[in-house]
Parts: sequence; structure tokens; C-alpha cells
Amino acid sequence: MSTPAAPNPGSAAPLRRLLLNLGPRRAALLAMAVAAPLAALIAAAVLALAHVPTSAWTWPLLGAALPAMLAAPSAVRLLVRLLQEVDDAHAEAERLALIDPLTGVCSRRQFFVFAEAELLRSRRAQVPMSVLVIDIDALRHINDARGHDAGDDVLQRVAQACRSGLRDYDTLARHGGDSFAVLLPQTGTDTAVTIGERVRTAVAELGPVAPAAPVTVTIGAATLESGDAGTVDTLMESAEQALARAQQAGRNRVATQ
Ligand SMILES: Nc1nc2c(ncn2[C@@H]2O[C@H](COP(=O)(O)OP(=O)(O)OP(=O)(O)O)[C@@H](O)[C@H]2O)c(=O)[nH]1
Repeated sequence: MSTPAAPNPGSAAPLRRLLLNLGPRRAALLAMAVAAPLAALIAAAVLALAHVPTSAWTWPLLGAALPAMLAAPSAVRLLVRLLQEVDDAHAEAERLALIDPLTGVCSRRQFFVFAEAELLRSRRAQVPMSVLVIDIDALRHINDARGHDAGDDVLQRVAQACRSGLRDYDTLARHGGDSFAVLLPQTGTDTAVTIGERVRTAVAELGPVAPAAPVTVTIGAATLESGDAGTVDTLMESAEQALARAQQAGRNRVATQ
């Protein structure tokens, strides 16, 4: 999935970089701080002209206000554009915090937000919940043999294959460089293993994506039964341990905690 390039504060000119780092609220305050004296100066000059044409203040005020009046439209346009950039940069940063830019699946951070909410829900409803940790086998070899772009392509296609094996209400997330995590709400161990097998088969059926060898994944599954004590972290640890066992047993398989 291609994503629009995010505005990069690091490469912007100093003033723009300063504004991009401000955040929308402080940027709006700064804009007001700049605009207010400008508007006051212009207003004072207009008043001086209208009411006291011969005052000693008239010509100095006009002298100061004239460049400000001439520059005002461009200054306003510039401010509006910079404020828009600040807004866009922050919207993009927020989007990147929620979504993995390479594969388009949920970010790891967002996965944990959903998992914590699901844990509360499953405790209240007294139903189990499960997670899968899906690790791509030998991605390092693919990167080394075919290059990083081929590895990226594998990651994207594996993400699509995983999605095809999941239900609409399961959440697929990028968990690490070469791994994904899946949140399976209201799901016990047997169903978690069935879904894990479906995902594993969908990936195996991709065939040889980049190198001659087909791409496969190894999956660890873990379940928090209703009534179990435990946290999202311990649940994920159990899935990681199951994954390690499946890898030791030869990869391209699903194991439970
Ligand atoms: N192309 C690409 N490679 C990545 C990305 N993130 C991590 N990797 C690569 O994934 C590989 C992970 O290596 P390992 O932890 O040894 O895992 P592996 O080679 O898949 O081996 P096993 O998982 O043990 O089967 C490394 O080569 C990383 O460079 C990414 O976003 N794109």
C-alpha cells in the first residue's frame, strides 16, 4: 500500500520547522499574536485618518501602517498555508500512530489499545478472548537474497493473506519487523487454532512470492478464558512462547500456549 509522504519537519526551513513542531493550538495562538498588533496598527491608522487628520501621530502611523497594509494579504495567505501544514502534519502523525504505513494494518500501539478494551469487555461478558502472533519464516533470507523491496512485498502480501483468513471483527496488527498480531474477540482456544490454521494455509497458498522458496508463517496462539486472571501483556507473552515452541518444532505450523 502506498501512503502519501508525511510532511517532514526535519527537512523544512527553520521558521516552517518551528511552526510544524508547534501543534495546531499553539500555532493558532501564535497566528493571533502576529495578526492582532498588525490589525491594531491598521485600525489606528484608519482612525487617525478619519478623525484627526492633522494630528502629529497621523503621518508616523500612516508610515508604519502602509507597508503593513500592503503586506497584509500575503501575510494572511502565508499564515493560512502554514496553519494548514501544521494541521496536515499532525493529522498524518496521528494516522501513522494508528496504522502501519507499509502494510496498512493496525499499528502495534493501536493493537494494545484495542486489546485492553477487549479484555475489559470479555471480563464483563465472561467470555474468552484469544490472540495470535504470526511470524514470517526466514524473512532475513528473503531480504538478503532478493533485497529489501522484495521483503517489503512479502510483508504486504502476507498481511493480505492473513486478512483473508480472519473474521471481520478480528484485528490484524503489525507486531514487529517480521511479525503480526491478531486480536480474536470472544474466541476460545479451539477456534483460535482453527483461525490460525486458516491464516497459515492462506499464506502457504501464496506460493513463491519473491524467492524460489514459498513464503510460510509460524503462529503462536494464546487464550484468556473467562475467569482467568491475566493481562494483555501476559496473554501476548503466552502467544510468543507458543510461537517459539512452534519454531523449534520446525516452523510453518500453529502452536498453543
Ligand atoms: N523488507 C523488510 N524487512 C524487514 C522489515 N522489518 C524487519 N525486517 C527484516 O526481518 C528480518 C527478521 O529477521 P529474523 O528475526 O532473523 O527472522 P527471520 O529471518 O524471519 O527468521 P525466523 O523468524 O526465525 O524464521 C530481518 O532481516 C529484518 O531486517 C521491513 O519492514 N521490511
